[in-house]
Amino acid sequence: MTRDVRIIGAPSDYGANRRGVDMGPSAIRYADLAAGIEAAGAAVTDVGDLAVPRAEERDPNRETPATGRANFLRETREVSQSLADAVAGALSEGAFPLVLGGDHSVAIGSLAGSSRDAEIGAIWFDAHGDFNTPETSPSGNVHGMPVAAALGKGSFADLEWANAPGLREENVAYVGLRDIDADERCAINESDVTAFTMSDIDERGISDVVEDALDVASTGVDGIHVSFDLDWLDPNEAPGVGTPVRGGATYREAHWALEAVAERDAAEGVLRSMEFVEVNPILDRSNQTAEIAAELAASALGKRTL
Ligand SMILES: NC(=[NH2+])NCCC[C@H](N)C(=O)O
Ligand SMILES: [Mn+2]
Ligand SMILES: [Mn+2]
Repeated sequence: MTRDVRIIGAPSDYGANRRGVDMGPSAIRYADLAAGIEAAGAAVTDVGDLAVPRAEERDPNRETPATGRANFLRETREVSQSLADAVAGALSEGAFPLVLGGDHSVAIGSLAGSSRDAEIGAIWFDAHGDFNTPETSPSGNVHGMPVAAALGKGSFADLEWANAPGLREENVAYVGLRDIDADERCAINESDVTAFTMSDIDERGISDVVEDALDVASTGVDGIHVSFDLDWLDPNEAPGVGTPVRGGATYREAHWALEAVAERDAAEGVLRSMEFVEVNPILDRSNQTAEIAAELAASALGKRTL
């Protein structure tokens, strides 16, 4: 059966403090995303970009949670709710949601939508844990919080719109972490998520680590969400991101990882939704980071060399 991929742009930069990531969806489309997906044997419909609210005033502390700090929370809620509806809507119509960010706060909406009527797991390709809460975040930037938001950690427990109803900690697997804040580290270690760092990849190789992550994410669920932050890659290969961290995955490791996702999906039909986030064309060189995102999306959806 041909997969019907629905591209949903979520051009929000409210979760990051680097403007420009709102242009990510255009840059990834411009990098021949649709043609790559068709080459993978899928059909493509592009529904364009979601409307993103205008910030009424640049006062980042409005609508603060009861404790702690989360910048632009009202705007983030609006984007998250409309993205969750778009993702759930695609799934209910038999389409595969492919979300283009935007900063990583858009994952709050993707996860809520993907798990609205299903149990899901999540694989998180990222340099960062994105496990801060408004209470632990050193920056207040919500793109450092989407996993905690989805799991209802800290004061996110009171924000129903931010929670992913069908996602359990046991089915969250990180791949390639290398930059974690102090309180975030404690929270990850105390939780039931599974975290593979860059050191795990160095030691065991990308292939074993991704197979383990796929096992964790797919055990006992209806499907998995792949969340891909382009800063997982080394900044030499993917410079167009707001929070680059040295020592990331190589281009080949990234393709290998997403080809492994495609293979598992071909065997077990596990892939349910996916997103590529944090592409910032202003910080990029000749759209290189957006091109990698487009290529990786095609790999995950089954594009093969031979
Ligand atoms: N999706 C991202 N790029 N997240 C970066 C998060 C950086 C830092 N840990 C913070 O919470 O502010
Ligand atoms: Mn990151
Ligand atoms: Mn991230």
